[in-house]
Amino acid sequence: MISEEDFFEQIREQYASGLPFVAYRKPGNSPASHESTSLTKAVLQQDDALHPVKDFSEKGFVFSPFNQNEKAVLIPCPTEGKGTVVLLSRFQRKKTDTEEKNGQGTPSGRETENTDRGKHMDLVQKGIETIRKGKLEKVVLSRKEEVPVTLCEPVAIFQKLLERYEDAFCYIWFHPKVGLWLGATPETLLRIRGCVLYTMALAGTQKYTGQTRVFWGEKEKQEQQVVTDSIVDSLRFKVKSLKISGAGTHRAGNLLHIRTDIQATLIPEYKTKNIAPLLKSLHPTPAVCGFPKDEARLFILENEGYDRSFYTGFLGELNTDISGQQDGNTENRDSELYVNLRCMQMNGNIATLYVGGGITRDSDPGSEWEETVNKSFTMKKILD
Ligand SMILES: C=C(O[C@@H]1C=C(C(=O)O)C=C[C@H]1O)C(=O)O
Repeated sequence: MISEEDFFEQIREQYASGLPFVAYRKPGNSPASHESTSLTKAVLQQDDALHPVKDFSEKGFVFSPFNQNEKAVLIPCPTEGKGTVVLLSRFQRKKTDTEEKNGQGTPSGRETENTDRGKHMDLVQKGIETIRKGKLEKVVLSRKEEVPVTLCEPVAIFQKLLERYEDAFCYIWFHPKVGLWLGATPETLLRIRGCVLYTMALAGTQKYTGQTRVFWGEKEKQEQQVVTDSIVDSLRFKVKSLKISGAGTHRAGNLLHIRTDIQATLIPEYKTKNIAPLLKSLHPTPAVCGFPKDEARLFILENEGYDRSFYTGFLGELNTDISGQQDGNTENRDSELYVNLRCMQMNGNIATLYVGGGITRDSDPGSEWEETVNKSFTMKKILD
């Protein structure tokens, strides 16, 4: 364990040297995490090699795009013999202002373009019509937005994420051959510890206005139920028992979502086997793609009109608890992966933000646009 100052200094130096790294903190208040809120980790690669993931049997930190035909990238962990350095520290929140912590309020001085609004509403309208024709039940449609930034020091932006979003998985990821990404996601894709698998169905969105005891409409409940049903279905034949919680309200910064927790005991074959078949059946869930999955994915690729890249992909510890690597336990195949939401890619002084939402037959294009605007505040607030 090193001091907070040394931790941030070393990742700043790593970035300045143009070498790949990831730094992250798991969510504080999540059933997916067993760690204390403040443990911050970094994995620093010692050369600039690009390690594409071959079959998900690798150990390290994985960064995977939405489109599974594109390659995921690994920052290998030290046991893979690649000379990676792991740093651990504890992050102390400095601000006491509750609004800072809660992530309420709206960022100042940034107006979204009207042309983006029209384009997104047309896309949503097309989605609704396709659903009404019976071709789909749900499709998640998204857009990207470019924002000029004045604070261009990425590690300082990461520190602001840690400060503001205690209950999110906060990260900064860099590879000179891929780019620089940051995010604070509320969504766990999957966590495996031994034979126990945890995942969540997170969908339905409303603005947080100081209350977590809120009313959810039928549209949101139905849209979230599709996610729960599909996840449960994709785990069939891979697990021997399953516990599904009731649906509850989950707070993510300035937003609220409906969340169901799903815990399962894997059948032995899937405990020791490669995680790939589990990932293939879970990702992308209808929370970020739609239902039926193949039709929704096709609709997205044909109609969204831009490349999602790593947005709505996943990231996290693959086949390893990175902090436990020094114990020499090479058999450890535990994983903890998060869906890459509320994220942005930085290129010089331009941040590209990615936001989307689930569309069903009862969606209203204007409200769906508003939802993406609200979601964009998660990142815009830390750029202010
Ligand atoms: C697609 C996003 O979020 C997902 C879609 C949600 C919705 O449709 O209500 C809610 C949470 C996430 O599962 C995003 O944040 O960009």
